[in-house]
Amino acid sequence: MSLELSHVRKSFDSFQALKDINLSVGPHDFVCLLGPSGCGKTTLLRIIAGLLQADEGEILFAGQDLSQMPPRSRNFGIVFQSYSLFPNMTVRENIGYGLRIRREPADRIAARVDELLHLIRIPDMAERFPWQLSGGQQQRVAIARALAVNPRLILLDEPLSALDARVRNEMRHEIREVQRRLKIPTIMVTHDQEEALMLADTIVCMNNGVIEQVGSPQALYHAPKTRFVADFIGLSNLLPPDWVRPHAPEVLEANPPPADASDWLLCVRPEHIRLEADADGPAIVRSATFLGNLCRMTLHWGGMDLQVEQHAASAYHEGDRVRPVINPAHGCWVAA
Ligand SMILES: Nc1ncnc2c1ncn2[C@@H]1O[C@H](COP(=O)(O)OP(=O)(O)OP(=O)(O)O)[C@@H](O)[C@H]1O
Repeated sequence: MSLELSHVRKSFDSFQALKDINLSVGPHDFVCLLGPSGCGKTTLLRIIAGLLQADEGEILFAGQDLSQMPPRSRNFGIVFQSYSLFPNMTVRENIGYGLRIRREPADRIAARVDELLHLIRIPDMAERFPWQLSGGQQQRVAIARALAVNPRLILLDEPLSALDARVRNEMRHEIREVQRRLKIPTIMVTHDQEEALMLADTIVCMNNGVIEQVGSPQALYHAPKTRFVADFIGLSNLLPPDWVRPHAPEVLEANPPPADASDWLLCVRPEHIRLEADADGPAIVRSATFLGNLCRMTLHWGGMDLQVEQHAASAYHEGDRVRPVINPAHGCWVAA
């Protein structure tokens, strides 16, 4: 079952939070809505959930128009940033809640809850209350509660942002594994690019109420189409053609800019610049940061500061003169 959004718009008074959103989510897709704070991610998720009404546009799920369908009839599972568990109910009661209000028989509810407790790896905690659980465990319960009713679509609004880095990382793997196993289409809001790169089949990169680019994590990293995407996902060096021409002519030759060069910048990732030791080299290492296996250096070259990453073993030090070589195979042009 797939979700199709066309020409969705939403304003709050005179502020346009979503400008013209077109998006399709395939039947097994894990989609991340990624973008900075205020770009409209949560607004879009709430419209899909039915918690907020779009001003214009069409939303179809499995070919059916959702505009007049109340949230409960949509049968979507929703997990918010704050765990929002019912504090006076045990884990078992929380997970079974949706099934109880649908008047499922008690033995079916018990069996389904047990199954989900195993799926989310907290089989022994059924009789605890939310306050007796860690943040990560509470969020597992919230996910199980959303899954209990066999949702047709899962909507996750920054579900991991309240957790510490270690638990967050562990839960990313688990969410991905559960989604792969259940094959339920999933849309997750995040402002964390690492999370989106790790989890998503498709990243929807948003900025100021518009979708800048939709694509696989690899496509967004290796072939960003706009300056915003190149900047927001990973580190990038954005080089004007007038700078590239004298400093790296071979790159221009291999990869000429599209028609009107003045509107474009060459995006070069830090790992695609190699440094050679050269006392007469045109660049100087301004700073070097040790990152374990990698060393990240800031290079001053031709009046610009560039980010370069190399294996720590072949790194240089602050003050070293070097000759940088941009790999001509890897640059891509982005709209300035
Ligand atoms: N009910 C509302 N009334 C007025 N403005 C709103 C309302 N809800 C959201 N906005 C505005 O719409 C814009 C988009 O908000 P939204 O919550 O969708 O952003 P977001 O991308 O999810 O950001 P964050 O990552 O901070 O949650 C923001 O500028 C916000 O201030």
